[in-house]
Amino acid sequence: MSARILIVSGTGTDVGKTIAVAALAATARAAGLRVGVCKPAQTGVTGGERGDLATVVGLVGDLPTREPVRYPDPLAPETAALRASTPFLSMDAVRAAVGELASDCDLVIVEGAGGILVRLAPDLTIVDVARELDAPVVVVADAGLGTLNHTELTIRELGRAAVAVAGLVIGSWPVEPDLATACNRADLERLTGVPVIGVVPAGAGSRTPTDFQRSAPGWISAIVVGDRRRRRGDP
Ligand SMILES: Nc1ncnc2c1ncn2[C@@H]1O[C@H](COP(=O)(O)OP(=O)(O)OP(=O)(O)O)[C@@H](O)[C@H]1O
Ligand SMILES: C[C@H](N)[C@H](N)CCCCCC(=O)O
Ligand SMILES: [Mg+2]
Repeated sequence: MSARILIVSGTGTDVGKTIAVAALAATARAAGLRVGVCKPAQTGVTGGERGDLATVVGLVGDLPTREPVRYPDPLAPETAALRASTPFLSMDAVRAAVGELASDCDLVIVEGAGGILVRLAPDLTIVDVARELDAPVVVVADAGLGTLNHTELTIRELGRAAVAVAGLVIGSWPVEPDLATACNRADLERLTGVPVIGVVPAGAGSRTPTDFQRSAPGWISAIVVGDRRRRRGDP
């Protein structure tokens, strides 16, 4: 597998992971990279309903995707699987899905469910997936009051698990930041020692695809998606 793999997790659910995945994918595509996206376990949708991958494709345009399992209840995947009496996600299924995408892509982005310790299956978290795939984690964080604690806990646990962190992305930056939000921009980096490599503006998910794709490279550092041209120091 020669593709680069990026795991996108976060400090919890509803912090803007899916919109951050779309912004990362759009940034990578703007740099000329072929991108695939995997959502190993999608919960809260049934049959033909739109999951996170549909949101990403809606913003970024058609790209290869894989979703090994989905469960109807809007819960952690392990609990949702138990309630649906359907099989749990396995690491083999994640590896196969990512491998399929990697065969045709330069970058494969994998979105977890909720925060880093949420059970994708009884013995499987996104931390295990990152370790198994030897891939760094982008941590999406909330902008406002409370994020310092959640983000430090997340970064500490990733460090304890010896998983590399690619950077922090602030999932939804308000038009008018309050005092806590304004202070958090610098404090997140100072307290975690991890750079903020992306700041996604609030409302980004509601933009037109054209606007989203044009704007995303301004929100995300090109380095994190592996923009080879910029890595070589080209303008
Ligand atoms: N920057 C943003 N602009 C517009 N809407 C946003 C933004 N960030 C998040 N949202 C909205 O907030 C909600 C939660 O975001 P999102 O679905 O990305 O959460 P998540 O972190 O991916 O959670 P999950 O664990 O369910 O995957 C969604 O309704 C999404 O549309
Ligand atoms: C349904 C939701 N949108 C997510 N996909 C699942 C979030 C699980 C969070 C579990 C928890 O941390 O308490
Ligand atoms: Mg999501």
